[in-house]
Order: sequence, then C-alpha cells, then structure tokens
Amino acid sequence: MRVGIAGLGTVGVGVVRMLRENAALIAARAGRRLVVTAVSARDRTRDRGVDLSDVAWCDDAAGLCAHPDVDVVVELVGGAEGIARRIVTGALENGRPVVTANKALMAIHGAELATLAQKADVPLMFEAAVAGGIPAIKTVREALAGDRILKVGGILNGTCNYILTAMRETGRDFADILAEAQKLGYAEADPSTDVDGVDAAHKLAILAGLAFGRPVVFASVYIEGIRRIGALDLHFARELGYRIKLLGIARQHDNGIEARVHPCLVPLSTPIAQVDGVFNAVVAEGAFVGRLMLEGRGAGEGPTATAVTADLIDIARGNAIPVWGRSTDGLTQAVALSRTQFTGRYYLRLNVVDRPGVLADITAVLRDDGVSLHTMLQHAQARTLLPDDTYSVPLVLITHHTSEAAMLHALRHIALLKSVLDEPAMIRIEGD
Ligand SMILES: NC(=O)C1=CN([C@@H]2O[C@H](COP(=O)(O)OP(=O)(O)OC[C@H]3O[C@@H](n4cnc5c(N)ncnc54)[C@H](OP(=O)(O)O)[C@@H]3O)[C@@H](O)[C@H]2O)C=CC1
Ligand SMILES: N[C@@H](CC=O)C(=O)O
Ligand code: NA
Repeated sequence: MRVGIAGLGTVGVGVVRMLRENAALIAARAGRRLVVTAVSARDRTRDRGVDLSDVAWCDDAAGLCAHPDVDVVVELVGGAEGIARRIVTGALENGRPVVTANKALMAIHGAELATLAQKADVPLMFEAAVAGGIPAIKTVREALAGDRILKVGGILNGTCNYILTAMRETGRDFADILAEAQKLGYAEADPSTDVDGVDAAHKLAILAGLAFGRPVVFASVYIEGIRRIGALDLHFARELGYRIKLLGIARQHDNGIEARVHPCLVPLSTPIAQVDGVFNAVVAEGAFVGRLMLEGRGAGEGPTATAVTADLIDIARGNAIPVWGRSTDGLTQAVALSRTQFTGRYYLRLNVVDRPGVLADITAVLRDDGVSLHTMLQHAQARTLLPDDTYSVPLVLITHHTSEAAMLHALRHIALLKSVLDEPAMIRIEGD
C-alpha cells in the first residue's frame, strides 16, 4: 500500500520512522507492505532526520489527494481549516482512504467528513486524534459497540497534565514547564489550544460523539483551561487529599448530553489521580461493561505514530468502520447542555480580610443560594499584611452537592463583599 504523508513534524516524521523500522512486522500484520511514496511539508530543505531521497515531494500538500503513486493519504498538518481540511476533503472526494491525527478537524467538521467518507465508501481513520497512543477510538467505537455508554472522558491533554504535575512536584513556573512540553513535541502549534482546554475539548467532543452515537456540536462544549490554577490551589488540594487534573467529562442524561472540560479536584485515592506527566487516561462507563480506564502516553512522536500506523494497517487489512460507528443516514448533531444545568461539589478559594464577621457574611450568601458547606480551611500563618495594617488570609470552602447555577449566583454576590479581596477561584470536585 502506497502512503502519502502531508506534514513532517513530530508525528509525520514518527510515522515515516515507524513504517521503516518495523517494515517487516507491519507487512506481516497488514498482509502487504506499507511504503511511504510521497510527502509534503512547508520547507523542503529542512533536515528532518529521515532520508526522503527516494520519496516524491509535493510542494502543494493538496497534490497528494490525486497523486498517481498514493493509495492512502495521511494528514498530519493540523488545524480545523485551511490546507488540512482541503487535503482530507479532497482525498475523500477522490475516493482515497484517509488517516488523520487532527482532532480539531474531526471535532468541528467530523459530521460532514463522515458523510463524504460514506458517500465515497472509503475509510476515514483518526485513532491518533484522541489520546495519542491510547486506543481510545478503537475501544469506544469497537470494543464497546454492544453496550450503552453512560459516561466517557478522562485526562485528554498531555501538555496540561505535564504542566500540572511539574508545578505540583517542583513548584516551577508555568511558562517554564510549558516551554519544556513544547520542546518535547507534546504541545500544539499554538500552545494556548492546550492550556486553555480547547485541545482536550476537541478530543472529548469526538469521544462523546462515538459513545453516544451522535457528533456533538463543538461550540456547545463547556471549556475552561488551567491558566488560573496557582501554587496555592495545588497546595490546598494536597492538604485536603486531592490532586488537580484537567478532565474532560461527557455524560448521557435523559435531557441531553453533558460535555465539559475544566480543572477538577480528584481524590488521591482514585486511579485517575495517579496519572501524571504526559500520560493520559481515557475513562468509559457502560451499562453492561461497568467502568474501565486506559492509561498511556497521549502525546509525542512514538505514541502518536503508533496510532496512525495502526489505522494504516486496518485500512490495508480492509477493516472499515463507519466514522461515528454507524451510518450517517439520518444522523443529526447533538447540542450539549449548558453549564447552568451542571451539578456537583465545588472548591472555592477566597482571599479575605482577616476580621470578625467575614465568614458569617460569606456563609450567609451561600445559605441564601441553598449551598451547603462540607469543609472549611484557613491558615492564620498564611496571612499577608495589608497597607492599612490589617491582614488578608486565604480561605478555602468545599461544598456539598449543589447546582452550578446556585454556585454562580452565590459567587457573584461573594465577589461584591468588601472583605473579599480578589476574584474567587472555583474548581469542581469529581469522583468522590
Ligand atoms: N504532537 C503530538 O503529540 C500530537 C499531535 N497530534 C496532531 O497531529 C497533527 C500534527 O501534529 P505535529 O506533528 O505535532 O505538528 P508539527 O507542527 O510538528 O508539524 C506540522 C507539519 O505540517 C507541515 N505544514 C504546515 N503547514 C503546511 C502546509 N500548508 N502544507 C504542507 N505542510 C504543512 C509543517 O511543515 P514544516 O515542517 O516544513 O514547517 C510540519 O511538518 C496535528 O493535527 C496535531 O494536533 C495528535 C496527537 C499527538
Ligand atoms: N497537544 C496534545 C497532543 C496530543 O493530542 C497534548 O498535549 O495532549
Ligand atoms: Na488514540
């Protein structure tokens, strides 16, 4: 099978290496040889550490869609629009199977691309798009095909998990650790996609679409990133028996699908709390299968190349699975529930003036909104002297189960209290 690759960055070069280094075992498993015959990237002159002298070069990556020496097109450029979208669309329109690692493209345009693939009767594979080397798509779409999935999600961004882990373990600076993740090839071309939660949301939208049988409108996914997580939150989380993780969570409810990405406090005793560094965890819960968790590397050259290569082997073997696990005939998209429909437990961190009555004012607001408190934590030794000779002190409150609508209402009023100095920080609690 002749493979044309658009994009020779971290993942593209990894795929070239893997197809060559494991050529014999891949041929045995695929039933035929998989050979890279054509490639494209922006800069032809760049040394990429792989020999491309016997491979055709396309200045325009879209040229791969109709290239005479290409049977399968692999899109590893990235981005939901522009050249990546043109390559995938063009290849499908030309009746060529496609493999992509592009979660942005699949999350935003997956519904229409599935229709194109079905019309052309060719596979569109994207295992690398969710959680890199973890077989997340295979698991949800194939292994759990007989079950009714109730919940899916997990730790879906390696860069964020790497940053949160290193901040917790070393106390190092956010920007410093992010630069390291970029050097290791974990981060997206624009790393704000990672740290603002968008990349995890792309993956969650794909997983939810597969799990619940309908692509989710990406714009309806609730997204919050990790920029506001500070050293104080990591400290309090540890003291209270939690770790902070950026989670993607999608659940099927009677009134619709909940799909949200945000930092969470997870109890130290849960398996997901132990997933650190660049590792991802994909969690699924089915009515029959119960709960399962897959852990592995969610980013980087080797893990991502493994997923792309597995898709190529599936295509070579003739395994064709519909994009969303079912025919696109009559398939409509689902709009996710809004955040005011969420419920849960919450961690609130406030910076307050240390004087009598402050706590009473805050708890009165929570009482009026029907929010009940579970735990309270304040350390007098963490006080800071203010210019007027009073002190400020961090105050942490953990609530019982409540509605997010009530929390948002209470927070607006708490922020207006004179004794509350900065914008309150709110983190949801999951898994206990
Ligand atoms: N890195 C990772 O760990 C993972 C990445 N992914 C996804 O895989 C895809 C690729 O990621 P990654 O390898 O990290 O990205 P890189 O930024 O490392 O590589 C992108 C490649 O695309 C090429 N490119 C950019 N624009 C064009 C264009 N107009 N025409 C042709 N080629 C172009 C670049 O060329 P040049 O080199 O000349 O600049 C580069 O080779 C993305 O969709 C990403 O989200 C998925 C899972 C994990
Ligand atoms: N930038 C992503 C790469 C894989 O999808 C991440 O950090 O997880
Ligand atoms: Na995967």
